[in-house]
Amino acid sequence: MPVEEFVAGWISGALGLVLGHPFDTVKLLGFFKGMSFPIASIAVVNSVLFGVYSNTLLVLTATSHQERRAQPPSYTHIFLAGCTGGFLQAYCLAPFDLIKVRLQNQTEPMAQPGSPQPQYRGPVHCAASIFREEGYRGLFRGAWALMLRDTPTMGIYFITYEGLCRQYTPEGQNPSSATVLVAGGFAGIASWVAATPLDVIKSRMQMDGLRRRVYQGVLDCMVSSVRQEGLGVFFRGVTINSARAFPVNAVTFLSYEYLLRWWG
Ligand SMILES: CN(C)C(=N)NCCC[C@H](N)C(=O)O
Repeated sequence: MPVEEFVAGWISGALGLVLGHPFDTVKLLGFFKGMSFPIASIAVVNSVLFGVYSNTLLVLTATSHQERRAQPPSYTHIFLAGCTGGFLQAYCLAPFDLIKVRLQNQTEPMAQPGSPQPQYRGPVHCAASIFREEGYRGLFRGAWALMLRDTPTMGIYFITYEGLCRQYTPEGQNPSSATVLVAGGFAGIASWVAATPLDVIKSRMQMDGLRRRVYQGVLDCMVSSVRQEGLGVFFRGVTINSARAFPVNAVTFLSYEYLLRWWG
């Protein structure tokens, strides 16, 4: 199994993350200011996404990434490979994402003299507390919603990227840097627009059970959220997600493409 796509995915995920960090810091109200935890999670998850995507295409089409410009895979294969990458990335992402959401929703400041102790003192303490109080399965709370969010979404992500690259690149040639930046940026936006409804539900499922269980499952969470807040609930955060998605994914795809080109 070729591993360079995993390595390129790791590096490009980390670079995208550095660019998206100001947006994340705004979104997360300062609870998540350090870089080490996001790097550990997003870079690893991106490595799984791109590595599995490329290796699935290799299995489906018997072409390596070097051969794919001359023999482009069909959109069906791209979609299936993207969905496979999305499914497996969601599994790896689940515990990291749960910790992020729990820290993000903590109302007490992390460490201020004189203020009450927050429930979680940081990512490691949060993981240990969830494991102690909710067991191993507790670390995967909301994982189904995450898989439902990421499986089709990552198919859309790679289809958008490839579709735009092909549109603006002469046949058989590599896309230019400008094309990669624009196609990567729009792939990020398309994926986040598609992901936002289930992203909202996933976050609710991850918070559920902290004090008491409210939802019976993903469907119940969807139905009661719409009943209480209307359909608009599915679009919460879509603007900030999209604004962040363009630069993050433009840089992610640009670095991914160039790393693979340099490595031959
Ligand atoms: C859930 N969605 C929409 C995605 N994971 N989309 C792919 C983009 C990943 C990138 N690291 C980012 O954070 O935008």
